[in-house]
Amino acid sequence: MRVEVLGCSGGIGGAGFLTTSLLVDEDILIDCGTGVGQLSLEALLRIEHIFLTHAHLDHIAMLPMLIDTIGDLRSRPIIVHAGRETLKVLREHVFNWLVWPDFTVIPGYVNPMLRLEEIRCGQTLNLAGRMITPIPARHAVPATGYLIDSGNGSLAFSGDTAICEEQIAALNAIPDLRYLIIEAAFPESQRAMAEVSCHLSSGMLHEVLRRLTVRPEVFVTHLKPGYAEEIAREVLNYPGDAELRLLAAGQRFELGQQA
Ligand SMILES: Nc1ncnc2c1ncn2[C@@H]1O[C@@H]2COP(=O)(O)O[C@H]2[C@H]1O
Repeated sequence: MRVEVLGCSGGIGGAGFLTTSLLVDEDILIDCGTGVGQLSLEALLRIEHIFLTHAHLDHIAMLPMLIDTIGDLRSRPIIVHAGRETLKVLREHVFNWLVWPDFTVIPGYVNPMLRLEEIRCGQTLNLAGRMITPIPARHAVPATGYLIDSGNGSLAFSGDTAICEEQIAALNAIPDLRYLIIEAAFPESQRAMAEVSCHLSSGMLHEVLRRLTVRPEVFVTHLKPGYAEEIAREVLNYPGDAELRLLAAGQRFELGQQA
């Protein structure tokens, strides 16, 4: 089982700044930000499942165009898995015939191009041995992170989150957690913005790490482009015993195969 980073920036600003998406093997996406636009048509055609952390645009931007591009070239629906509130936003504000056609009823109700399926925190979906579980997060809109587990190695993704007691508890309950991708959207100079928009500042990320009793390799994501250097300087200066690295598009994580 492999996880590849397609995009991990907190915004845009040139080729290196692609927004959030992780590709699991060849057929599963976690979030659908602008990083998905890098995939070839052939690669897009292999996508079967998309798990969303929340409905903010930087995490769903490519979803409408992905469905339109490949929907009629496939024989079965692409399945989007997300929390109830996120699916409601998609139905009411994206696939509403105004912003985009409602592909959940195209070409018809029986075998549409897009299916929306609710998934709840703690509920594991086992896709041929690839286990995907939403974990709690606290953001400006309803949101989750995800745990991705092969049975032989696991990766947790915080999603967009402020300090979230339930997420810290969930991470501490995964004793063999190998990798943690966690956000730090703002530097300390923008702590007030981090608080109002429910993100982590670099100092808040350090606080979360200090409270972890597990010891995964830590990769920092979702840096806002205008502050990327400031955030990087601060997060990498972590005084604790975890080793932090910045996440980069193109990076791959191997999680092994199901035992
Ligand atoms: N009051 C606000 N609440 C939430 N987000 C805000 C606010 N003001 C500005 N923003 C920005 O809007 C962005 C929406 O996406 P993000 O959550 O990644 O980051 C958010 C902030 O950068």
